[in-house]
Amino acid sequence: MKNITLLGATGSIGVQTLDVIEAHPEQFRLFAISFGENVEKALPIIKKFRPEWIVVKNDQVKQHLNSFLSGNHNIIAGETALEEISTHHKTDVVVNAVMGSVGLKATLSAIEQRKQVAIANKETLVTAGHLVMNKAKEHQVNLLPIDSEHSAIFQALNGESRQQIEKIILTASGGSFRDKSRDELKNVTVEDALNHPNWSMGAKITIDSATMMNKGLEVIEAHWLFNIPYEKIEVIQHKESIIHSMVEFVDYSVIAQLGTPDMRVPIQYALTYPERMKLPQSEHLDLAKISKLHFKEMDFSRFPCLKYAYEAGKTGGTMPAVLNAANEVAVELFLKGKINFLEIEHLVAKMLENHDVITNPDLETIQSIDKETRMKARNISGSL
Ligand SMILES: NC(=O)C1=CN([C@@H]2O[C@H](COP(=O)(O)OP(=O)(O)OC[C@H]3O[C@@H](n4cnc5c(N)ncnc54)[C@H](OP(=O)(O)O)[C@@H]3O)[C@@H](O)[C@H]2O)C=CC1
Ligand SMILES: CC(=O)[C@@H](O)[C@H](O)COP(=O)(O)O
Ligand SMILES: [Mn+2]
Repeated sequence: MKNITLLGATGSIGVQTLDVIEAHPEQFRLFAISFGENVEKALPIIKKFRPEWIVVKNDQVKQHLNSFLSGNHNIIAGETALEEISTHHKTDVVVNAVMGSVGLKATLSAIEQRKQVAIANKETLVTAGHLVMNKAKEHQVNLLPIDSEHSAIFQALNGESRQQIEKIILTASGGSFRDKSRDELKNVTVEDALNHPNWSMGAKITIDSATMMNKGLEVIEAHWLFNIPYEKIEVIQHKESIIHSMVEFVDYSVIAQLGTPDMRVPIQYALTYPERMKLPQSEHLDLAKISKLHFKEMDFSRFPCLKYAYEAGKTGGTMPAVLNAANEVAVELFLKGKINFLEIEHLVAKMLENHDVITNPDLETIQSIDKETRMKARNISGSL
């Protein structure tokens, strides 16, 4: 029986992780959860799974949650509380499914305590991949990927050494606006952008998918997780999201992982690795019914965010942290109707242009650059 600490339990990945836990009561127990503010969504989770610990964003949310709960519940608030449950002696596995770089310190602390870490939260690896991977190496902790593309690569690699890899090929659906020209992007709405063709996900990642920043973040995530140079990471458009990604080996043999677009499959694999288990809710892949799979070369001028991510990744140092923080602010402003869709990429580009990179940054430097970037991005967002 593994005790799971689930960071971001009320989110899209969080809820699907709960499905996996519920499907295997003999294997998994929900030990602790965290969420931001969504008390309404958290209450039925708390009542059903009865986690020992609950972490919320701040004291106000704690008070609000307490007003609905009777009996003894350990409710704590803030970022250090995330670290507390992630390093608790009863925690066996930490699932990091929060949105944004807020999960960074908890991930680092969990690794220090040699917890198994299943990671969906790509912003953590983009912002501080070198710190996370060095810590994982130092404490001999395997980071198990949940992101569908990285789970696919992990499965395709199946222990083969990185010297055998010719390249990694990440697949991209193209997102909500894949059939629109740049001209047609000028007047798109938030509602249109949130309509992903294949996946049902949280708002932020769905917008990232439409700008192609999601794939850019995934390129950086793959670089760190698999220790592969950017020159050996390729992106290809594949509108069906059936092939989740591929690895080409030095003999040009290509191994791909396929499946219906269902995040419960990679979530479960990260929890059961190296074993596999039946997942009652998932469906067979019916290739005869699908009949055709499509592929298209990436157009970097149509999707400049992908170009920015490659450039930021190759530059390294604090540049990926700036990319991520600027993008988090831009997406938040777009979702609130404060900037338009194309201004997301303009804001990111401006922040990257104006940043003097710091090489090999430590945690404090990354956190201060992250904070500064968010502040500057908000300030210039009115004059794009
Ligand atoms: N959804 C998907 O299919 C996939 C997601 N991912 C990655 O997984 C991560 C989660 O994505 P997703 O589940 O879609 O996101 P959601 O927006 O659906 O959920 C985010 C979760 O994080 C919590 N949260 C947000 N802000 C804070 C904060 N400041 N402090 C504490 N908790 C916070 C939310 O709480 P609350 O509800 O209270 O706001 C919620 O539980 C992201 O990094 C994403 O890129 C990767 C691959 C696929
Ligand atoms: C499910 C998942 O892993 C997402 O990151 C998904 O890949 C988004 O799809 P695109 O970014 O390819 O549109
Ligand atoms: Mn993905």
